[in-house]
Amino acid sequence: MSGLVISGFGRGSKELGIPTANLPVDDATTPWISSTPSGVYFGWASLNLPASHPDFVPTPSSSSSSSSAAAAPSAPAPTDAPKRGGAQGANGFTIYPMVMSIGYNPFYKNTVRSAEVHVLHRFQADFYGVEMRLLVTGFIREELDYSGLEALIADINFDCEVARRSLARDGWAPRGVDVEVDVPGEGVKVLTGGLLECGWLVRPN
Ligand SMILES: Cc1cc2nc3c(=O)[nH]c(=O)nc-3n(C[C@H](O)[C@H](O)[C@H](O)COP(=O)(O)O)c2cc1C
Ligand SMILES: Nc1ncnc2c1ncn2[C@@H]1O[C@H](COP(=O)(O)OP(=O)(O)O)[C@@H](O)[C@H]1O
Repeated sequence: MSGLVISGFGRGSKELGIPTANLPVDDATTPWISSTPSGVYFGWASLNLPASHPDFVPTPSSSSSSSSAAAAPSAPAPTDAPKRGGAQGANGFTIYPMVMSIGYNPFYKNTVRSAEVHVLHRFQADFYGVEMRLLVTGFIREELDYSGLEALIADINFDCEVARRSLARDGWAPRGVDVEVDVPGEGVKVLTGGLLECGWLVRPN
């Protein structure tokens, strides 16, 4: 899935510590989405942040000519790489672990389907309008209704743990590009032995 990040319902999820970047749910560009079960998923997100964004990571000149970081040999992380979450990609894209919800958010009783991504990285600024690509690798659970906001937040935080633990496993970690994941109980790990083909996340436009 890919698209430009749009505004959501402005429920202040940022204040709750769980901002979610929304992508347009459009049957023309994502025909699979109408038949995809609603629920919580995890995977990888890549962002094409502008150079003016404080989290922008310059692509090292050694890999700027590569059409696929997943096919390129691992390069050492540049010294100005983010301390956690982000990973050097290519062609302007940086790869992050993510957890997302697809559906109607039963707690809020939405009438339109949304696709919302919580990127597992602490950003210093918003990134509305930025191109985001997703590689959705696994399903965590169905969407639930809750008796209170705190229970929803607790479950989302647990989803984040599930995502971090799962994405740190070789079968789900990107091949050929080092990525950082803050694994619960283990701290920030640089994953180097990934097996997952992720070239799509950094393919030039
Ligand atoms: C990992 C994750 C799991 C979620 N699970 C649920 C859920 O089970 N039920 C629900 O109603 N909303 C769920 N949501 C959606 C939140 O309610 C949503 O992010 C919130 O409504 C803020 O929306 P907004 O950013 O569009 O304002 C989930 C969101 C994320 C990122
Ligand atoms: N870690 C993050 N994951 C997702 N979005 C983030 C993150 N950090 C900052 N943002 C920004 O916050 C926005 C979402 O904030 P939110 O309060 O959920 O508002 P909205 O209702 O407009 O989606 C995203 O579009 C993005 O620009």
